[in-house]
Amino acid sequence: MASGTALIYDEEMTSHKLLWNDPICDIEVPERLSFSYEQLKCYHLVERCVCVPAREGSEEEILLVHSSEHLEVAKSTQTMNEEELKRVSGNYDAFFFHPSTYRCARIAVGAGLQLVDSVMSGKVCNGMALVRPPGHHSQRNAANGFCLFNNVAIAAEYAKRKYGLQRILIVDWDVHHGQGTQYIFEEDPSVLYFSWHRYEHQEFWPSLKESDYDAVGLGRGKGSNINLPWNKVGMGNSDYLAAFFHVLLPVAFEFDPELVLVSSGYDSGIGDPEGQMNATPDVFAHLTHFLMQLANGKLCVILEGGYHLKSLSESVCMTVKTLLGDPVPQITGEMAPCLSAIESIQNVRAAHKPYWKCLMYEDTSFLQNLSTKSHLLEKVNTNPSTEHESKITNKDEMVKVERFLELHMKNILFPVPPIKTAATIESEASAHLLPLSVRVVKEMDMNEVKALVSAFYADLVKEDETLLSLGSMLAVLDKILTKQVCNGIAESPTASVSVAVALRHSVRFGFQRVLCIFVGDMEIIPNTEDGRILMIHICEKQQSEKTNSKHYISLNWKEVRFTFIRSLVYVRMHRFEENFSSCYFSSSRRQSHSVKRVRRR
Ligand SMILES: NCCCNCCCCCC(=O)CS
Ligand SMILES: [Zn+2]
Repeated sequence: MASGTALIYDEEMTSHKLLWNDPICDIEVPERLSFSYEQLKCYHLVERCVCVPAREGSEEEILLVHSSEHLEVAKSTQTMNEEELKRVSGNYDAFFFHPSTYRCARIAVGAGLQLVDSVMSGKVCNGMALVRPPGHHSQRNAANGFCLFNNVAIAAEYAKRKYGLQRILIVDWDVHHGQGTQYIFEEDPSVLYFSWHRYEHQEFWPSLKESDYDAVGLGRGKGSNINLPWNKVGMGNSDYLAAFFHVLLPVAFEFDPELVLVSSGYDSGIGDPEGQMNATPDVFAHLTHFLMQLANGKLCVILEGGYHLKSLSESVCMTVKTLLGDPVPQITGEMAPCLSAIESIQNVRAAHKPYWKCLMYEDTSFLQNLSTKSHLLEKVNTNPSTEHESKITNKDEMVKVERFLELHMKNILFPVPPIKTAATIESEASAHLLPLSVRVVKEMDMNEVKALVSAFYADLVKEDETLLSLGSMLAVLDKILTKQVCNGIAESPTASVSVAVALRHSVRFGFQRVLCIFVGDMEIIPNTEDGRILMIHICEKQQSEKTNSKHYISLNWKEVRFTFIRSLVYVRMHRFEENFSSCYFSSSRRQSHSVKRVRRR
């Protein structure tokens, strides 16, 4: 398994710039690259990467995707004066030429190819290329939306031919639809293209019918083009995570790509004037981390858009930090996706039902009676995340976002409590084996346990033998409930009793929502305490007939895959305002594990 993360950046790409007044294109500035690179240096991330040089993409490589006419027009602009540059630029929708554009665009292409070679040769495991001009809007015969050559499409085509790849996944998390990439691969089943994008029922640029969820690919490529339109602004972390859990990841695991390319635009992040979304930089750590689980970690991230310099650079850093293998930050804030996001997710799942086994049992009956353009939702659904500032319209709004990001990133990078783990151990001797971040706690004193149990848990604890095992669990749980640590692990020979006591103890302590995932057979099914406990029980045989509570879900573990559980957990979870901690119990005897997430008051 290769290791290491490549970083490709060449200052040459900052020479492309707008020479005249154009309010549409003036956000695509050279500082997007230099600011991001500076931030990477500031977080000491550059020095941790394998710095791979960029190179110019050759004409032949550009012709893998573009027509020779397109190449010739681009080449001819190198010697033009401003007036001619302006005239040629006017032939395209939202594009500008500078005398250095052609050269910069060739370097942007070459950077992507260098990244593919570094990953495919095993020199590194993954990497990121900081490039401009971006690429995903450019088409075979046209520049478009700040893009001249389609860097990611050329990288995919190049990888197919040079390495004989049969399955490449392109994930486009830019806030705009990469229609260029869609047109290039929509008939090609070997390239699965996923894009989410601000759409607003075709109101938002590039306002194409074929950007909607029912554009599933053509001919043999049917099922290989996945469009997830966002019909409202203000989409946040929970919407993006739900899109991964319910659309991209199930299909991506089924597709099982040999290489993953990301059209990595950060205009889908908070503060961006184009996207007007609310997702914070840390969400890109999670998105990156999920994609690292595919293709044996072979992941090439290539920059597309992103126009709020602070938001862009923090998101770039979160991406690179995760590529390097750093742990992902705790997810905070709104947990449930908004209604509009759920509708888009359901629509695209229904549209792709015929092509993917993981969607085979999708219930599409809702489509009959729900207009696919649900203006009904416009009235009732005020996306909760649009309540606070998502309308970044002018300068002071931008500064407000800067301020917000300063504080937010500090919490992300230095969380309270620090990610500390509590554990009880059999013998002091093994204490030194534990990593420093693990806090060893003494078992709760037996008299204290007896008093606690006789007062509140007598109905759960039958034999005295169980009392012994409760001591370690209660000691760990106490550290979590009192916010001294973030999570903990305890061993118990009677997992289901320990879990039942732990759940009731947490609720008694004042927690309103506790999630419990119990793997293995459970002697007693704890009651779900009038809805304050959500129990997901993964077991050999269905036990749901024992309790009809909607807060108890039993799954046969033979059919369940992790992504399904994760998505189920997200769907069923209510709003969690603050961080929540997790506590793992494992029974040495039966290896039945139960994971309990405890929400703070
Ligand atoms: N009323 C007309 C508005 C046109 N807006 C064009 C915006 C192009 C954005 C391209 C981009 O960000 C690449 S990632
Ligand atoms: Zn974009």
